Amino acid sequence: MSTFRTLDDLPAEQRVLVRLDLNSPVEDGVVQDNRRFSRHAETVAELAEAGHRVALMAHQGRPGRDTFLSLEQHADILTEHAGVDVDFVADTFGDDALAAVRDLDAGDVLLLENTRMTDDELPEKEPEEHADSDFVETLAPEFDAYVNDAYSAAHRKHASLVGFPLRLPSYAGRVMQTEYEANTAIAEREFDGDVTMVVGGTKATDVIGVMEALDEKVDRFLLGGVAGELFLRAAGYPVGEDVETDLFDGQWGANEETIRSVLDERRDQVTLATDLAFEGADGARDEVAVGDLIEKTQSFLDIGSGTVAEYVPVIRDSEAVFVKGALGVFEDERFSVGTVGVLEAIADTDCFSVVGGGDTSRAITMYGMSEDDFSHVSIAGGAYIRALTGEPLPAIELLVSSAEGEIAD
Ligand SMILES: Nc1ncnc2c1ncn2[C@@H]1O[C@H](COP(=O)(O)OP(=O)(O)O)[C@@H](O)[C@H]1O
Ligand SMILES: O=C(OP(=O)(O)O)[C@H](O)COP(=O)(O)O
Repeated sequence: MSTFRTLDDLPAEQRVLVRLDLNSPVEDGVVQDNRRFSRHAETVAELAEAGHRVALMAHQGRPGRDTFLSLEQHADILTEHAGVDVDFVADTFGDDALAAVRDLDAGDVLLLENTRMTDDELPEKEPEEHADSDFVETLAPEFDAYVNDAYSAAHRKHASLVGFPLRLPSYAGRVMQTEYEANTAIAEREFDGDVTMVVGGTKATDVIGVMEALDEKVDRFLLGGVAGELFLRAAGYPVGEDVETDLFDGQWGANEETIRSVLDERRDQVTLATDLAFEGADGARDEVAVGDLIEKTQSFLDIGSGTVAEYVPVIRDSEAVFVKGALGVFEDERFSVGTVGVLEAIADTDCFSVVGGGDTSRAITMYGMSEDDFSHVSIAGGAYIRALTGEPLPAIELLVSSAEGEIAD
């Protein structure tokens, strides 16, 4: 396995520049607390308690969107989680930022303004070009080391992620380290027993990518969600109706041929739902066996309880289970049966387990499960998919190069 340096390798009393991913949901201008804060708080607290001088970089939203905000609120939320004061300066690398950085004492923590507020950050460029930007050239000399903890942004080639490793000795933070180890386990690790992958969610291309990339590592794919219905359609069942949604026909039109061939080539490895749930006339959950469906007239919002009963023993007999995507609209309790049933089955076993994929991990908190019952709950969306499908994560490649002494030290 490729390796990078971690906080265990960081010399004492450093001036450290740390990249976090605090990109969060925003409601009416208010940043919503979420796992990214509690996870990164551990890295921040460890660095502060070790007596380093800590400056943090992070981003929020994209320019032009409602979620594109200052990081002032993030500093307060992070302070609550880290148990150390996180000061904030509304500047990325100008005079105010430099003055605040130079003012840091041992154990102090400072959050710089949203990296995406400097024009140097966002263009997807090669690390060498980013390393020559004013942003990187101005900030780097103020520090002894760079720590990248932003695993969930590691697929982006932005200045704060790929520019600094060319200028400073670089280390992985605790979030980067644990996410990397867990999410690459399926590709890197030999499991003695069966490996099961639960795939669902709304994005057909993610599911196709995962099934194509991992069919030699995974013994059984259990399908659900929108993606599961598209595979059921390929198997000849009249499902995947867009009622007030745009999830099915568009994705079917764009991916029909691939879905059919992925299913044909892996028919023995793939388990499809045998029943599905929908909203009945009285508003209550109702279920139907897919074999009883005659025409495509209604939308389904969850796998059925018969399917859950088939999936649970497969999970129980597995050595490792990976989850990508929800099996139904779990945000509505009536349609949480599939996602919660599968997650509870995983929590009840001793198998190695990783749960990830955009929203899916939210179901764990929403339905009172404990994160401790899973080996790893990922806070990454796009980066998790790339790790599963073996696509490169440029920011991690640079941490490895830095550790191998190929670049700045
Ligand atoms: N049958 C379905 N119809 C509509 N939405 C669904 C269905 N099944 C799952 N979902 C939605 O998929 C979302 C979960 O997607 P997620 O796990 O983040 O994967 P993805 O990244 O593919 O969206 C949930 O918010 C859930 O409501
Ligand atoms: O939240 C993020 O990615 P994710 O939505 O794939 O989890 C990262 O912060 C990357 O953000 P971006 O997709 O605006 O570059």
